[in-house]
Amino acid sequence: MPVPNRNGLEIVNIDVKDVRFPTSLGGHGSDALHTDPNYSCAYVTTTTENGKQGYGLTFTCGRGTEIVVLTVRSMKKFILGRNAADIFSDFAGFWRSITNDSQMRWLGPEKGVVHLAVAAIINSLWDLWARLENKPLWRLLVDMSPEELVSTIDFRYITDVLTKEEAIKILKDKEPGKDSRVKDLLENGYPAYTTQVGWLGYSDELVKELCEKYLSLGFKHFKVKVGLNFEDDYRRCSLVRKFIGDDKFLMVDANQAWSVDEAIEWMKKLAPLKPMWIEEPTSPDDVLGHAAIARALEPYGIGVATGEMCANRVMFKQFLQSGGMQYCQIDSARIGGVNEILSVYLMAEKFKTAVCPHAGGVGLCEMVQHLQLWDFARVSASRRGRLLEYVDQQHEHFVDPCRVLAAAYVAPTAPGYSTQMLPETLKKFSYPNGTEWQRMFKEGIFPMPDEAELVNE
Ligand SMILES: C[C@H](O)[C@@H](O)[C@@H](O)[C@H](O)C(=O)O
Ligand SMILES: [Mg+2]
Repeated sequence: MPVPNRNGLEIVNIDVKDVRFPTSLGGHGSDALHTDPNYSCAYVTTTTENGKQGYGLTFTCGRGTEIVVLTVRSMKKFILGRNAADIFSDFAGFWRSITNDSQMRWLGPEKGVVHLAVAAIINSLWDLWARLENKPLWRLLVDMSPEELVSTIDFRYITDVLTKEEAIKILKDKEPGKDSRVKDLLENGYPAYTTQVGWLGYSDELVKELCEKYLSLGFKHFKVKVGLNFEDDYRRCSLVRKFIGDDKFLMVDANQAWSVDEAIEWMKKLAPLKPMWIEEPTSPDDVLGHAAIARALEPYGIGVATGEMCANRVMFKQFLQSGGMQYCQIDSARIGGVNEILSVYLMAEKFKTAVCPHAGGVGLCEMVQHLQLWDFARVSASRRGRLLEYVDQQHEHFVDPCRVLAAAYVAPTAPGYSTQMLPETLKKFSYPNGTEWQRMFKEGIFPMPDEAELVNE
């Protein structure tokens, strides 16, 4: 096990910040149900006795970030005083302990705000581990033996579909060719699609402009938001289809706007525009509803994509078992961080379902690239039908921002999980005391939050 020496690795501090960006001002990130998101995160810094640090985050849409921050604070007691090396040598056990505290689990279990807080903490620990090993996270994962890798996963609730032994076998079967796939990733990166052209709050003019921009950057896959008004959707999707031509790919995303029947009817009417997938057509919890939509749309060549709000590995298991997802969209900041996500990739491989991660938000592109590179090197060994979402926002706030060239993510090489934010960003955008927020309150651009929201340390 590549576990670092224990010396100096006692965890002495966990800091958590509420960081928000005023993206709602430009309609960036808007969709049918999240009409005014301010892209935000709960940002965790874990510090060891010898001064090493790991950074992690979970993505939120503005209001409510303070609740995630409070939840991280109330979980500190499970981690402070523990030695990071001990955590890494029994990572599954540690993960179980923070997701199953006998009192806090009543708030979930393994879903909602408690699981978002777990994701932020767990992501900071993986970043710390990768930094201690002096490797980007994807290389740390790739270099682990199958046994080491599965030792980080809690298999409870999924053994009916995937046992530890099966997971080891999947990883062992893909060992041949691993080195050449790593070389391939370093040379060619990983293909991306763009969501930037089609936020719901964008005018037709802006959509056209952005189609031109992303076509010229080499993109072949374009995602457009739908779900509020059919005539508007048809017009906007036709516009995009006309611009990109029939040889490129269109995806549509309803962000949970419809009931099951409505989703089927709406999508049948959009079918002439040849969308490749419909994303989040209905409630993210409706496994059988998604399966019904998938069956109804299969004859039209439209698959169902979902996962960005899938609560945990158990829900993913059922989506995969039921045929409710043809594109599995893990989210790096939602289910309980890297450990749980690894189990979803392994289940998806068993069901031969393509993982096309959700990204964008704050830091999601930075994180998810590591997971998808590991998948190519060690799990699916294929890029067929797989794409990484790319949203060109908030990257400038990271020390090691993701890089996309010719519509492909460039494999990160700096140690860690690419999660560290710039000190300048924290000064400006910490909520509500950051200098930019103070300016916006003063200028009346946003109202001052009330006392209850003032949770930054
Ligand atoms: C509120 C957010 O921008 C969502 O609209 C976004 O994550 C979206 O669903 C996506 O697939 O990128
Ligand atoms: Mg989406």
